[in-house]
Amino acid sequence: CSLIDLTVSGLSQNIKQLFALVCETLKYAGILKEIIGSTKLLKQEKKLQLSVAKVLVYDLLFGKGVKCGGNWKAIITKHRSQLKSALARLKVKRKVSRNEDLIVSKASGSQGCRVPRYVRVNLLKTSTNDVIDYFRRDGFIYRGRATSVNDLKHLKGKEFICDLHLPELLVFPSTIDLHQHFLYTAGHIILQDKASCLPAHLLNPPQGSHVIDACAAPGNKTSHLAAILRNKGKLFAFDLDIQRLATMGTLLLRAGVTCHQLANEDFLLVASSDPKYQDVRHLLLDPSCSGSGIVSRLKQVTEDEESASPERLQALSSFQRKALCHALSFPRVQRVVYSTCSVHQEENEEVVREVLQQHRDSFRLVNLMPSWPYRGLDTFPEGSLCLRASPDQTLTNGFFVAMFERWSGEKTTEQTKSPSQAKASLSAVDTVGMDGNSEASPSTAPTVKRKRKKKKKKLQPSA
Ligand SMILES: C[S@@+](CC[C@H](N)C(=O)[O-])C[C@H]1O[C@@H](n2cnc3c(N)ncnc32)[C@H](O)[C@@H]1O
Repeated sequence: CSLIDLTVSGLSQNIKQLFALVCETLKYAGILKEIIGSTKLLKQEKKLQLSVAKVLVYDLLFGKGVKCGGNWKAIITKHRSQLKSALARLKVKRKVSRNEDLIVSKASGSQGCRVPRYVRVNLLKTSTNDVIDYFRRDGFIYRGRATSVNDLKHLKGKEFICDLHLPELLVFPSTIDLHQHFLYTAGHIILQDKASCLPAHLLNPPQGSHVIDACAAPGNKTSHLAAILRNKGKLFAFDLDIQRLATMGTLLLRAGVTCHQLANEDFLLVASSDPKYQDVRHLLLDPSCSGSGIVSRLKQVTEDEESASPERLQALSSFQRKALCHALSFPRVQRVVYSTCSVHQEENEEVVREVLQQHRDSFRLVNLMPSWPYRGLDTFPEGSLCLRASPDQTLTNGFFVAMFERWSGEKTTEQTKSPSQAKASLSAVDTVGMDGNSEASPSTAPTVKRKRKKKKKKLQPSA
C-alpha cells in the first residue's frame, strides 16, 4: 500500500513510514507550494486542502507515484501531466537536473532559505576525529573546517564540513537524514540545530561545577552541558512535563550522561536557598516559548504561520521574566544564560531588558561572540550584547541568547560606565567570527579581562 493511504486515512500502525513521508514532504514543502500554486490545483479541486495536496503531490512527483489512495488518487492523477510539466519547468528555471537539487538550490535563495543538518559530536562517547573517520568510511566526503558561513550553504550530496564556530559540530546538507544512522542510534552524535548548541557552549561551565538546567526536557542542552562538564560535577535538571522528562531520561542514557539529577518540578518553586544548590554558579534557562523561530516543523506543510496572539505572547513573556528573575536569585550563581527559539521581541529583548533593569546592581550582560553578525535588537542600550540567529543570517533556526553575569566584587571604573560605553569593552565570549577570523574560544577567552588599573569604587548602578 502506498504511504499516501497511511497519511490520509490517519492510520498510525506504521508510524515509521508515516514519519518518513511527513519528513520527505517537509523537505520539499517550498517546492510543492510553488508547483501547487503555479498549476492552480486548489482552485480546480475546491475540497483539497493545501496540506493534503502537498502530501499527494509529493507522492506523485517525488515519492512512490500514488499507487493507491481511493478518491485522493483519482483526484490527483487527473492532474498528473500538468503537475509533471510544472516540475519540469521549475527545474529548467532553477537550472537543475535532479529533483534533490531543487531543494539544494532553494537553499541559496533568500526566501525559504534551508537550514543545514547539524550534527553535534557527543564528546562523552567519542571524539570529533573518530566521527569524521566513521562518516568517511561510510561514503561521506569530508570538506575540512568551514572558514565562513558561506561554506555551509553549498554542501551537497554526501558532503560534510566542520562548523566554523563549534569545533564538535559537523554540518551536512539539509537533505541528509541521519535518524537511522548507527552513530545516532548509539548516542555518538546528537542531531541538534547549531543555534540550540549556543547556550551550553557560551555558558561553558568548568568541569566539576554545579549547574542548573531550569527547563530541561527533552534534554539536548542538558546532554551538551554534561559533555562540557565531561560528566564531572552536578547537573540539576528540572521540567514540569513528566512525559518529556521520561523521554529525556532515555535520551540522556543513550548519550552516556551520568552527572545529572532529574526532577519533575516547577522551576519557579525550586528554593534557591536550598543548601543543595549552594554551589550552583552556572544556570541555563531555556523556558517554554512560542517556538516561532523553528523553521522545520509541520507548520511548513500546514502553512500555519506563527500565530502567537498578543495574549499568548504576554503570558509567555510573563513566565519567562519570572523564571529569569528566579534564576538570578540563586545566591552564588555567577552566570545565567537565557535562550528562546522565538523571534518575538516580547520574549527576547523585552524580557532581558526588564530583568536587567531590576538586577542592574548585581548583574550585567556579557557581550556574546562579538563577531557573530546577527545581534539582539537595539531596543535598549545593551540589546546588541545578545545574540540572535535566523535561517537567512546564520543558517540556523531563529533563536535568541543572552548571558547575565554577576558583577565580581566591587565595580571598577570600567564597570560603572554607561551601558553604551560598556558595550564596547565588556566581556567578550567569542570563538570565531562568521568570517572565520578570530581564534579565541570561550574556554580560553576571559569573561572579563580588565587590563586597566583597578579603582575601588562603591557598588552602584551603571549610568
Ligand atoms: C523550550 S523547552 C526546553 C528545551 C530543552 N532546553 C532542550 O534543549 O531540549 C521548555 C521546557 O520547559 C518546561 N517548563 C515549562 N514551564 C516550566 C516550569 N515552570 N518549570 C520547569 N519546566 C518548565 C516545558 O515542559 C518544556 O519542556
